[in-house]
Amino acid sequence: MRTPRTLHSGGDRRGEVIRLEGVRVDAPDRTVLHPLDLEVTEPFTVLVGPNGSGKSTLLRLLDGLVLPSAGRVLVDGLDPDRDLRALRRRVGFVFTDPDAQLVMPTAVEDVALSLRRTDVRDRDAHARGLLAEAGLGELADRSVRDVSSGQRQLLALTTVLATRPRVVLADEPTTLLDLRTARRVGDVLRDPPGHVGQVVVATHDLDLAVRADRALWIAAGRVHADGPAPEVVAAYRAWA
Ligand SMILES: Nc1ncnc2c1ncn2[C@@H]1O[C@H](COP(=O)(O)OP(=O)(O)OP(=O)(O)O)[C@@H](O)[C@H]1O
Repeated sequence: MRTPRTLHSGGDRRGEVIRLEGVRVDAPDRTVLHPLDLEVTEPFTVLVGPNGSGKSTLLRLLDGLVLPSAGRVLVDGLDPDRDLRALRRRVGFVFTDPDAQLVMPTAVEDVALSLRRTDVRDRDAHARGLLAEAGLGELADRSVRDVSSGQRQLLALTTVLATRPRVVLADEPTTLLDLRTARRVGDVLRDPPGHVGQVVVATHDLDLAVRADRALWIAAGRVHADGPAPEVVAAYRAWA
């Protein structure tokens, strides 16, 4: 399994699709993802499947966190292997553990930090507005360590959306969330801000998965089923 070594800009090429061409991912001892050709154009796609099937690996390929051992990945026209810096400006990744991306002392500072590459002038005021929209206004000046895990997860999602990504990738974004908060996170992923063209989520939360346009059922490093989310999720539920 390779990890990215260099960062350089790939200019301003632009596409509207996620494409995998003959992509394979090898770990030292085995193949984690078998050769895969895939094109994703739907606004909301989910990856479902058993533990260890390769969902996170597939998701991480789309952000250059994992590079293919063979084949090519294109996200919004950019190849993570060559255009990583440009890709990272277009793609936001929500990690399972919100603490991986919440680094500032307070919630509002975390969101303001995400705004540093935007043309927003009053980052503090704008960050407070985004927090209020996310229903987190009261947390603005609190330490992120003092809020619940569900609020942290919503906050992490808010910080990612604040960077105005075209593509949002989320790995188990509803883990540890109560039903109500999970639904709120699902609402945002289902109906994100207008600048987001595509959302791809790896999840075991089938209530979330069924809300997607398309689902890929990943099993042992291969796409076992691919189609409209309600059908694929129903088949996966019946199998599981
Ligand atoms: N860097 C790595 N080196 C070796 N093996 C790895 C590496 N990353 C992932 N794997 C293995 O690849 C397989 C797929 O892992 P992956 O995390 O993609 O699965 P997943 O479907 O997301 O699982 P889960 O639902 O448990 O999160 C697992 O068996 C995992 O142990």
